[in-house]
Amino acid sequence: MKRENQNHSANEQAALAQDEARDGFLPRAQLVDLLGQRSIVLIGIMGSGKSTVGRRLAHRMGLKFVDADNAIQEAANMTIPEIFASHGEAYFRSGEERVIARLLQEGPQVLATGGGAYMSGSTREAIAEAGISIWLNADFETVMARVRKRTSRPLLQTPDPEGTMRQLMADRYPIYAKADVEIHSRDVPHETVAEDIMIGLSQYLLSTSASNGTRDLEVPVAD
Ligand SMILES: Nc1ncnc2c1ncn2[C@@H]1O[C@H](COP(=O)(O)OP(=O)(O)O)[C@@H](O)[C@H]1O
Ligand SMILES: O=C(O)C1=C[C@@H](OP(=O)(O)O)[C@@H](O)[C@H](O)C1
Ligand SMILES: [Mg+2]
Repeated sequence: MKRENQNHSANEQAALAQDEARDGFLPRAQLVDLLGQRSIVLIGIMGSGKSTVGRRLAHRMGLKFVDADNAIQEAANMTIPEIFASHGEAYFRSGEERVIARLLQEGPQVLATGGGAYMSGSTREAIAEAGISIWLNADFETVMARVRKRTSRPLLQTPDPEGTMRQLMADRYPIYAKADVEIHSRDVPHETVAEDIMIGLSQYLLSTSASNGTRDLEVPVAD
């Protein structure tokens, strides 16, 4: 018995495209087509590059870019340090959940979240429904070097920012690991990390669209 129908060749095509995507990434138009209305949602620890790499990724893909932290600041008409100082972290988190749920209705786009956003179960569900989650996985030394001098991240304004960062990483990395795609954020140009994301996204989109498209269609035919 052999399997030979229209779908079989679609399967083969998907496999071929998947091989190509292993070395590079799909043409922009095909990536955007497979993405549909979904958002590319960047998650990861402070300093992993969500905001700056996200902006470049959006530019490369011809998509709009939205930073959830900026949207929260606009909605509150306050900076993030001001929100933490006058209302506390719990207030910030509930605003963050609402703003991200709203922004997710506006895909396709690249959406950079703040480092704590993915810790919320309801935000993870909303992202899974309307987006593809990309974890920018960065190591301790890399992110510390990037965030050390900045005062814009209230969670790191502690007597021991390094210890705080280590604890946040220990708490959060097992949750970040639930993301659809994991990309190593390292000290290479932002553009290179944006390309790595396009490679990871290509592989993810091909593997998920191949399995979705073939499940019901592949029928064995007799010789
Ligand atoms: N690949 C990279 N190479 C060098 N510096 C980077 C890279 N990615 C991010 N940075 C720098 O690290 C800092 C934090 O990046 P940002 O995008 O704001 O991170 P996040 O939004 O994840 O907190 C910025 O100064 C940014 O330019
Ligand atoms: O990790 C966190 O909990 C936070 C990360 C920040 O965003 P970035 O990850 O973009 O720095 C910002 O949302 C806020 O300061 C809280
Ligand atoms: Mg950011």
